[in-house]
Amino acid sequence: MDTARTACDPISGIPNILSIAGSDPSGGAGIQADIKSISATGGYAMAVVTALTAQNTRGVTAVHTPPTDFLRQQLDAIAEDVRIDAVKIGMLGSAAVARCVGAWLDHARPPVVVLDPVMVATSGARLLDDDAVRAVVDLARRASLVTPNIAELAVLVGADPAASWSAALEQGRVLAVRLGTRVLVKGGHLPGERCPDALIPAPQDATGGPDTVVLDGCRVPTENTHGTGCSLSSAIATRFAVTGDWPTAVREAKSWLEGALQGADLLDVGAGSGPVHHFHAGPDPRAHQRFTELAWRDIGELRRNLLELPFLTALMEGDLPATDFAYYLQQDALYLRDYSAVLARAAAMAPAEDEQLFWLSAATSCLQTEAELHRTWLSGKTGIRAGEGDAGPVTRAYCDHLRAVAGRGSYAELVAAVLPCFWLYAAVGDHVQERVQERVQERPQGRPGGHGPSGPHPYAAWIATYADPGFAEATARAKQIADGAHRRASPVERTAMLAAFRWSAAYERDFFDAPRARAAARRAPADLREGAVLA
Ligand SMILES: Nc1ncnc2c1ncn2[C@@H]1O[C@H](COP(=O)(O)OP(=O)(O)O)[C@@H](O)[C@H]1O
Ligand SMILES: Cc1ncc(COP(=O)(O)O)c(N)n1
Repeated sequence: MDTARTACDPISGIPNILSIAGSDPSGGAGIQADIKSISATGGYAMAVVTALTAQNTRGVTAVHTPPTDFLRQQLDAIAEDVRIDAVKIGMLGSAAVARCVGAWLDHARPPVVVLDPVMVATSGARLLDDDAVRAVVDLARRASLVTPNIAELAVLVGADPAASWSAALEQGRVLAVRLGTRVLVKGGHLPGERCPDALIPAPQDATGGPDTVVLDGCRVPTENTHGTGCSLSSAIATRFAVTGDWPTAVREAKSWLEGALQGADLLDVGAGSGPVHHFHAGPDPRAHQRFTELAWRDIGELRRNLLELPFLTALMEGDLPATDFAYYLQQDALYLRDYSAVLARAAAMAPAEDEQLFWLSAATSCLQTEAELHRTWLSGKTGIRAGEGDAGPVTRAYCDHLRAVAGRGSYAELVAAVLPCFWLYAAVGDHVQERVQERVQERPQGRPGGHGPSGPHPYAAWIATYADPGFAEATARAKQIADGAHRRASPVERTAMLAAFRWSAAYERDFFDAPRARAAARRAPADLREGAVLA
């Protein structure tokens, strides 16, 4: 089953996640935990019950397993009607149940399967027959990701439980090879201050593919860890259906679970090992707001500063020094090359084909614009002369920021980071066009020492490039994509989106101010001068 990026419903952006697991009537583990986790991390939860346990926070007193025919009927009822974006499998109980679920997977072929090979409850009760391990291994071969705890990992590789993190990693590698699929090794049951997990790639991915990704975490000091494995695997299935990337999905799910563990002691459920607080983040009011509205409001003052920059005023008046204009264009050409690479990364991370195509086409346009800048404005023919030069401090910082988000951020965060270059540039274009028009009407005779409608505006040709309808269209689409990504994002990711947008917006403003800052630095003592750029 696989890795292929999942196609979430492009309208709602909410993936349909099916949990196939046992019932825990105390609500901390099993399907009850799964439904809460899926809902809290942005999915629509469905559940098919494999077994009913009589259970509370202190232990399991009985298990009732309905006939497998009925299990199959539940599974078929869902598959015949609902698009399933990912499946999470938990308690199976018996070999017959494991085989029934395996046969259904072969028939229904859901795109993603996360298997938590539940064997023993946190309370110590057995939740899988001894003779069922073989059937669970067969099922695990059909999974996209298997998430055993330390004890389950040992059973699956036929060894003693690992006593150290390095021994656990080794067993995880053995299991990944044996099953031919990815394995998440979980450090929850090892002693120590840290609580790391590690995503071990499937053997076929490992050749030239990603290496093991270790996700470190703090151990939350709580006894209330009932259902952590169930909650984590459901959250990973959901976040993968949304993001299409395993390391991102595990990172997001783990960070959400850490919050749920931190909030666990706020609940008062039972006398044993209690549940985690699935809804610790509370309902996120931003889920109902458009990212573009939030973000535009957030940078209100910055936008005003930007439009009042001396660079833009001088550009509109026509008295911008040619050297400043040349520096701006030359930095723009350098920026566009990096920006194009970052847009190509957004294309690679995009969850759906139309978004992939959009970013690819934007990346191509950037390279074409860069080539055009060199062919025209920077060719020397226009009287604007610029040498090859290095990226200045603002260009460098802006590109570093974008590359950092592209390297370690989620798709949503990256979309937010690249948006200001579309949107603020378009806003600057509208502003400049509008003001130049106004000036033409105010001063039909022109003014002494300046340009007028009768005299040529030295930057008229450049200002005309702002009116490109294709760019306005692309800006509208980039905003729409950002709103969609925000709708699907977790609360943590929404905060990261806004931060990434804010940084890019600030760099965008500084970019228009860089020629002035550079000219001022050139007048200052030599050691403050930026490395010589212009010819
Ligand atoms: N006290 C804790 N603090 C932080 N994370 C924890 C804690 N206990 C477990 N986890 C995390 O919870 C997840 C489930 O791990 P684990 O307890 O090992 O599995 P299971 O619940 O299947 O026994 C893992 O991501 C693990 O790192
Ligand atoms: C029905 C059911 N399924 C799974 C578990 C495992 O729970 P844990 O995540 O605490 O190991 C459980 N106790 N009950």
